[in-house]
Amino acid sequence: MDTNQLKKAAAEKAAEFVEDGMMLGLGTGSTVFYLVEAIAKHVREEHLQITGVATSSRTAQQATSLGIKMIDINDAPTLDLTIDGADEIDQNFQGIKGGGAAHLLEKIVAINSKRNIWIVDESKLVEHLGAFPLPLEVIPFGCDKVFQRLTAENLQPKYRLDDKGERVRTHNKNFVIDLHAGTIAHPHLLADWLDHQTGIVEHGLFLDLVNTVVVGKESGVEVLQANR
Ligand SMILES: O=C[C@H](O)[C@H](O)[C@H](O)COP(=O)(O)O
Repeated sequence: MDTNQLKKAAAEKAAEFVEDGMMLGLGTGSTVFYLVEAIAKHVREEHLQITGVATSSRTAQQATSLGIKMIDINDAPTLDLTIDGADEIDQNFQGIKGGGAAHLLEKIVAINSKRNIWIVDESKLVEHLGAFPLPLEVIPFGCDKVFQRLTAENLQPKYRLDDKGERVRTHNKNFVIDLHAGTIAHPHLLADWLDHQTGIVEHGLFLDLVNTVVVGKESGVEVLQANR
C-alpha cells in the first residue's frame, strides 16, 4: 500500500471521533487533507453541526470550500478536539511537528484543545525523536544571531529554503530553521532551552500534548492511547 493510502486510512478513522456540536481544531498537512475531506463527508451525510478552527490558510480554504463552518480561534471557546498530523512520534507519545512550517499555529490550537489526536502513517513512529530535522520558527530580526547560538550548541541549524532557494516564510512571515542534530536524547531539556532563546518564536517539539494517535499501517489502522 502506498503511504498516501495509509494516511487516508488513518484520517478516515480519526474522523469517526468527531461528534455533533463539536468545536474542532484542524491541523495542517497531507494527512490532514484527507481528514478534512472525511469530516466534510460526515457533516454532509449525518448533518453534523460542527465548527472548525484552522492552523493554516491551506486548511481553512479546504474546509470552507467543503462546507465546514470555520471561525477565528479568538472567537472560539476551548476546543473539544484537535486532529493533526505529525512528522515523528516516539514511544512516549512525544512528537515533532512543523514539516509544513505550521507548528506555531498548530501548537496554539493544540494547547487550547481538551483533546488532541494525531494521524500518521506507520513510518512516522520512531524509537527516539530526531531523525526528522527539528523545525524552529524564528523572527527575521537578528535571526543570524540565533543561528550562531544554535551552531555554538552544536544543534546544526539550516535555514529552510523553497524551490527557488529563498528562505521559507511562515504564516507570520518568520523564517524556519531546521535543526539537523540527530537523535534527541532529552526532548524536555532541549524544549526548555529552546523556549528560553529570544528570537525563537516556537519549536516543533510537541511534548505531553497528544492523547490519541491513529496510525495507518499495512496491517490495518491502529488506535494508540497515550497515558494522559
Ligand atoms: O507544519 C506541518 C505540520 O506539523 C504537519 O502536521 C506535519 O508536518 C505532518 O504533515 P504530513 O501529514 O503532510 O506528513
